Amino acid sequence: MIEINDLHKRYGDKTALDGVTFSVRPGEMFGFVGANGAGKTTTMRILMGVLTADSGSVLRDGRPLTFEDRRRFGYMPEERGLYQKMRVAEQVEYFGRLSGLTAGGARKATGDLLEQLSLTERANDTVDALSLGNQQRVQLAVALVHTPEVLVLDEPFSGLDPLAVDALAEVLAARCEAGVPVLFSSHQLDLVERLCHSVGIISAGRMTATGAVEELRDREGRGTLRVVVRGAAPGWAASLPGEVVEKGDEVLVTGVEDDGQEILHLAVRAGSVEHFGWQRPTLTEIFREAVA
Ligand SMILES: Nc1ncnc2c1ncn2[C@@H]1O[C@H](COP(=O)(O)OP(=O)(O)OP(=O)(O)O)[C@@H](O)[C@H]1O
Repeated sequence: MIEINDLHKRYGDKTALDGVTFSVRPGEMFGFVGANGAGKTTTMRILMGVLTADSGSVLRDGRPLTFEDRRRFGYMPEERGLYQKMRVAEQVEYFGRLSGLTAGGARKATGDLLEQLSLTERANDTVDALSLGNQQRVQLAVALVHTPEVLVLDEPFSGLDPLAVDALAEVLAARCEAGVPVLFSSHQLDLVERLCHSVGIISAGRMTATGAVEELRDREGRGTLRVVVRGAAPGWAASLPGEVVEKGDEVLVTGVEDDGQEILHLAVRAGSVEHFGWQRPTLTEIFREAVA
C-alpha cells in the first residue's frame, strides 16, 4: 500500500500542497483529479522523490520509500523525457536495462509492450518521426517496461485517440489486476469514472473528496430527479420544491429532500408521465461540487 500523509509544499510564497493525504492499495486504480494548478504534479513528484516535501511523508507498507523502492516504480512525468533521435524499440530496451533488466529480458518486454500499444510497426522509427500520440505511447512503454511494482502516471491519457485510450486502459487494468497500485492524474473525468476504483479530488492543495467512485456518488444523496411529462401545460413544474430546470417535456429537479412522491403526484395531474426516476451524480458533477 502506498500512503501519502499530510504533505505540505510551498514554492516561495505560493502554497502548492496544504495537507494532502490519501492511499492507494495493491490492485487499486486511483484517479487523481483537480483543476489546473491544484497540486497533482507536485504530489506525484514528491511521491517519486523528484521533489522534497516541506513536511509530511510517503510510505510503502508502513515504511518510508527508499531510492531502491522508487527504482522499481513506473513513472510517467509531466515533462515527457524521450531521446528524440533514438529508435523506439532501442529506447524502450535502453530504459529497461537502466531499470535493471537483462538484455534478453529488456528485448522481450519491449517486444510485448510495443505489440500491446500497437507500436510494433514503428519499432525502428526515431521518436521525432512519430506523432505526439505515438510518442506518448512510447513514453508509456518506457514507464512499464520493467514490470513496475507501483505505477505513477501524470496525465497518461492526454492527447491519445480513443483507440489508444482503450489500449492503454487495457494495459493498466492488467497491471492492476496483477496487484500493482496504479495512480494516475487526468482531466478526463468520464475516463476516470469508467476505469478507477477510487478517486481523489484535489483543490488548491487540499483533498476535498477521496473514496470509491460509487461511494462518492452515494454520498451526494439521491441526485437529480428526471421527470418527462407529455401534454403538460408549459410552466407546470415552476412551483415544484427544489431547483427546477425545464427543457421541453423534460424536467430536472435537484435538491429534493424527500422521495419525490409529491412531485410524481403533481406530474400525473399535469399530463402523461413518460419517465420518473433518479439520476445519480456523475463524477463531473461531484468534481464541480468539490472544487466550487
Ligand atoms: N517550480 C515551481 N515554482 C513555483 N510555483 C510552482 C512550481 N511548480 C508548480 N508551482 C505552482 O504550484 C501549484 C501546483 O502546481 P502543480 O503543477 O502541482 O498542479 P497540477 O494540479 O499538476 O496542475 P495541471 O493540471 O495544470 O498540471 C500551482 O499553483 C503552480 O503554479
